[in-house]
Amino acid sequence: MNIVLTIAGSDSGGGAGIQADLKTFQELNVFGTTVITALTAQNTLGVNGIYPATPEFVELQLNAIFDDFDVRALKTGMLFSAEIIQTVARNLKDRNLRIVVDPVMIAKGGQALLKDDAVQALIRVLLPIATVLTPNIPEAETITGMKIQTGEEIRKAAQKILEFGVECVVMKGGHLEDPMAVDTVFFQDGSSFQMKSPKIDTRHTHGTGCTFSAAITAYLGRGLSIKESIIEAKKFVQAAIENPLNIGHGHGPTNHFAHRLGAKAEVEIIE
Ligand SMILES: Nc1ncnc2c1ncn2[C@@H]1O[C@H](COP(=O)(O)OP(=O)(O)OP(=O)(O)O)[C@@H](O)[C@H]1O
Ligand SMILES: Cc1ncc(COP(=O)(O)O)c(N)n1
Repeated sequence: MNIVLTIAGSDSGGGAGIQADLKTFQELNVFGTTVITALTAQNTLGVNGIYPATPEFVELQLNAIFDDFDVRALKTGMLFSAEIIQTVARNLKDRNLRIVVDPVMIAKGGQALLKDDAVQALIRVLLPIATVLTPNIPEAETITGMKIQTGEEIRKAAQKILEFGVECVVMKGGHLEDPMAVDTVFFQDGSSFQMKSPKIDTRHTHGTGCTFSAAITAYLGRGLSIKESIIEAKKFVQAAIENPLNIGHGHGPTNHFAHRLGAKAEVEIIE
């Protein structure tokens, strides 16, 4: 059995964070383990409170996992503070792992899930060990300090992110004014490709980023290449968005079962 790990925050509402990651892992036939960085009191309407773990307890959880399991791939989600980021990075270094970093900063309802002073730590210690980074446009703007609106600006920002040391960056285009959800993927060797799918007009997008990065992790854990993992993950999240569950009164969760029930999402790949 392929074992994967998510290092992220708990979402009591079940649609994002650790809960979305475990559901995705289960659907994609990998064994999921967890390191919880923070509890959130959260539902589809918003985040009512955050209770972070101490960096020491984050380390204790990491040790519990690595002392016993042969983890192949992992993802990070909500990391909350510079201290937790440093603890995580220190414990991941020099291990033979494929690391997906979802640079979670702000919840859909607008609440901060990462402290402002933690961005520099993310850039300095986590990006150099990341296999895949999955920023949306606002996150990419915060990481690079650049304004991103056009395709050329996406390419320039991605170049700057690659210079921080990540192997591959997926610039998620959900925030751009475009009838399609277009993500552009850039690699260290200069190659790139685009993934295009219809943008679904729905408010049920809670946890899309978590689900996408968890699916990349699951496929990497199963031994697929980085490129294959990203493409298959895009299909998984598209199917999950296209078949919404009517849960909650705000930004509802995506449908992790859609894949199991045979939903097929068409994603156009442009080399
Ligand atoms: N409404 C949508 N329809 C189809 N795909 C979407 C939609 N919203 C997001 N996606 C896709 O879901 C994946 C995860 O994106 P994610 O939601 O993290 O990014 P985003 O939309 O740019 O930002 P945000 O996290 O604020 O929604 C990406 O592949 C993105 O293109
Ligand atoms: C614990 C936790 N982690 C991450 C998110 C981001 O969710 P989204 O994927 O919708 O941006 C969240 N709302 N809560």
